[in-house]
Amino acid sequence: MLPEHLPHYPSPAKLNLDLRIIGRLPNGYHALESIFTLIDLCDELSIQPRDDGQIILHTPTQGVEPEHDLTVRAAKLLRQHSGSLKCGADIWLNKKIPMGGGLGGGSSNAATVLLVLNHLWDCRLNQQQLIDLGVKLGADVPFFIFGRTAFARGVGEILQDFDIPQQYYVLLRPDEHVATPRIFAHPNLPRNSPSNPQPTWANMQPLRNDMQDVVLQDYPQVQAAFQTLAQYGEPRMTGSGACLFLSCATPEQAQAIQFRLPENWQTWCIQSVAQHPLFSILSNR
Ligand SMILES: C[C@@](CO)(OP(=O)(O)O)[C@H](O)COP(=O)(O)OP(=O)(O)OC[C@H]1O[C@@H](n2ccc(N)nc2=O)[C@H](O)[C@@H]1O
Ligand SMILES: Nc1ncnc2c1ncn2[C@@H]1O[C@H](COP(=O)(O)OP(=O)(O)O)[C@@H](O)[C@H]1O
Repeated sequence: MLPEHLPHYPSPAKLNLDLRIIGRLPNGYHALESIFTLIDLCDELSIQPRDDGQIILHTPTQGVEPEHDLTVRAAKLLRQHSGSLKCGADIWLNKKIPMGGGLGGGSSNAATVLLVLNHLWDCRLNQQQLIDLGVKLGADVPFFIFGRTAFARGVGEILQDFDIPQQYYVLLRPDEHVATPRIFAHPNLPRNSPSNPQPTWANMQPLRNDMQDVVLQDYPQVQAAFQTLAQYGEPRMTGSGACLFLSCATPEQAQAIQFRLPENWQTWCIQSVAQHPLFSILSNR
């Protein structure tokens, strides 16, 4: 699907290991505090610079108009800051991360495009400048540019390093699409969790997701998947859902649980990844 002669750049998914809503911002958005980690479920992109200013996505994503695709929008946004309208790109995307499941795939694709084209077009924007651009595309984009396990504040753009134990997860995709705006607008959504000024893995226990209860109430398929996973531990939802995950101490334990899950759900055994796999690829070029 991607051209074999070009590099294949990774674009990993994320989990929100914890997500709390601590209030509202002046613009009406919700102020969040969230532990984000990268996982080893990745999309892949090939990106080749062109010198005629055109940005062409050769692999349209099903259900997304090419001009709305976050890969194209990210490239166009960076082009405005490149100082040259000649900057163009051919882009190929191999999607493996389910869309709209709270795994941040589209945001990750945007971040990979920003990081790679910053390099290929020699734009020389630093990490903070890329984060400031990225948040214009979506609240999860800054985390993927930060590229390490993080504690996020604001809408997700204020990031600090955060230590977590290495963990393995069973990830399950319920057969339902949860609309993020609907959950943020839900009358029963809790919006007053206390802020944690000095978060640590120990003082965040028990981990939770403030969006989870309203999703479980309103989406029976997510509730059914949750009950099934709950036979094996304490599942949680990532982001605004619908994907659910269960922490496991070892990969063998994750595989044993995955083996027992009904086949009507798409499931994965995954692990958290300490650093964005793109960083070592770009630093070697
Ligand atoms: C919930 C999170 C957690 O990582 O992830 P996902 O479930 O999308 O992966 C994010 O905060 C998702 O942020 P983002 O991806 O920008 O959300 P969008 O779908 O663009 O937002 C849709 C709508 O939700 C509301 N919204 C969004 C983010 C926020 N912090 N407060 C809000 O009130 C706004 O009304 C916005 O117009
Ligand atoms: N390259 C892309 N990959 C995935 N989704 C995209 C992309 N470009 C635009 N989108 C849109 O962004 C929405 C959110 O996608 P995604 O980031 O995968 O999920 P989530 O926000 O739930 O974590 C999709 O439903 C889709 O309409």
